[in-house]
Amino acid sequence: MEKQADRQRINDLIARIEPLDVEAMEQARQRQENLTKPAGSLGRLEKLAIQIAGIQRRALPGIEQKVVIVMAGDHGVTVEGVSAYPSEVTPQMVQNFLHGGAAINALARQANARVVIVDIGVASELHHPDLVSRKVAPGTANMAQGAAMTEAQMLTAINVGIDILQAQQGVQLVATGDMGIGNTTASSAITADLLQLPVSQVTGRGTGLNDAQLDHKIVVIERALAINQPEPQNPLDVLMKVGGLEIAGLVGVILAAAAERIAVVIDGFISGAAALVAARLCPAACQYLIAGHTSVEQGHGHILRALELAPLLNLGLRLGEGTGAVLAMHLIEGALHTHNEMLTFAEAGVSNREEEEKN
Ligand SMILES: Cc1cc2ncn([C@H]3O[C@H](COP(=O)(O)O)[C@@H](O)[C@H]3O)c2cc1C
Ligand SMILES: O=C(O)c1cccnc1
Repeated sequence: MEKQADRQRINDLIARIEPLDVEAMEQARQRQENLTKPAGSLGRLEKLAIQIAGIQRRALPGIEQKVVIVMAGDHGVTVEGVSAYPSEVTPQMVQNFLHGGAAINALARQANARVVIVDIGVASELHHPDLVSRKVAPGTANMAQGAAMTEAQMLTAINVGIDILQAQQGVQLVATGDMGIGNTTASSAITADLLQLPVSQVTGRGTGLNDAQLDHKIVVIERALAINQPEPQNPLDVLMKVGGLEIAGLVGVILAAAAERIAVVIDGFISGAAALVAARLCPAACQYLIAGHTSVEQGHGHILRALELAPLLNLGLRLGEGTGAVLAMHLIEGALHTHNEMLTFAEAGVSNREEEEKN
């Protein structure tokens, strides 16, 4: 019964996701043409301003508050030896986030973004006043032996993501972040199945596997796909069988943000896998996405191409936590500052380009 209610809530949310507002985008485009710069000279920044105008349904969009939502969960598949680090690192890094000592804390402080840490599926008990405790299960099951999640767990985890996004009042830009040892394995499995690509093409070294360990990781993922047979046409089946609790949570965050007309800047491979699932559930949700960066993980490039998203940064990052997304927030804000604050040719008394002869 609860399962049906969870499924219904996701369906209702998806039904609310609308395409971007073309009128606001046209007004923003015209404004860009009249600002004191050669036409088109702000490149991607112009496109970002126009996209966010369409998201916010206004010619002069704004970002007052930003948040990075870091979903943390453990992965049963780590017993197969698919990560260079032990699973204990997941709760240890959650504590580190809560003490403000991780890369995401430093970058979020610089970007003036709030950090929200969610325990959606860490295997051990965690308590902290600032931790959002929404544990769906103490980690996933080992996908190399059967489904990572039950259908109920997967649906609940998506709904947790929806709850967390909807609890963020007054936010106009959301970054997605992840923490979960083993989650590049889940992300590769999702990507291989949904994009129907060989596992070897979408699998990388994660936290730093050597050649032999990478080969083993590929074999484990191939076994997980062979045992579970996730249906490529059914994104929720794929998510349930070879996904992760934090990935499901991020699917909920992305869908809920699109429904609330909030721009989402996605991070690396794990966020990308969540975006791919969300886009397969609701293609219109893609219009609300901005790709913060391109990860070293080779599967990420395949996702970005499939979603037709051009990454803002290429810094050789392979960390997750939302780091690349929060770094990209500076550029997104730059796009809105120029769009909103520059004067037009008429306002500044600057001569515009000569009109071309009409023939
Ligand atoms: C200290 C530390 C901090 C991290 N912060 C993010 N990740 C990243 O690495 C993990 C994914 O890689 P794999 O699939 O190889 O385990 C995830 O936890 C991800 O968030 C970290 C990993 C470590 C070790
Ligand atoms: O792309 C990412 O987000 C990533 C890559 C490697 C390890 N953790 C995260």
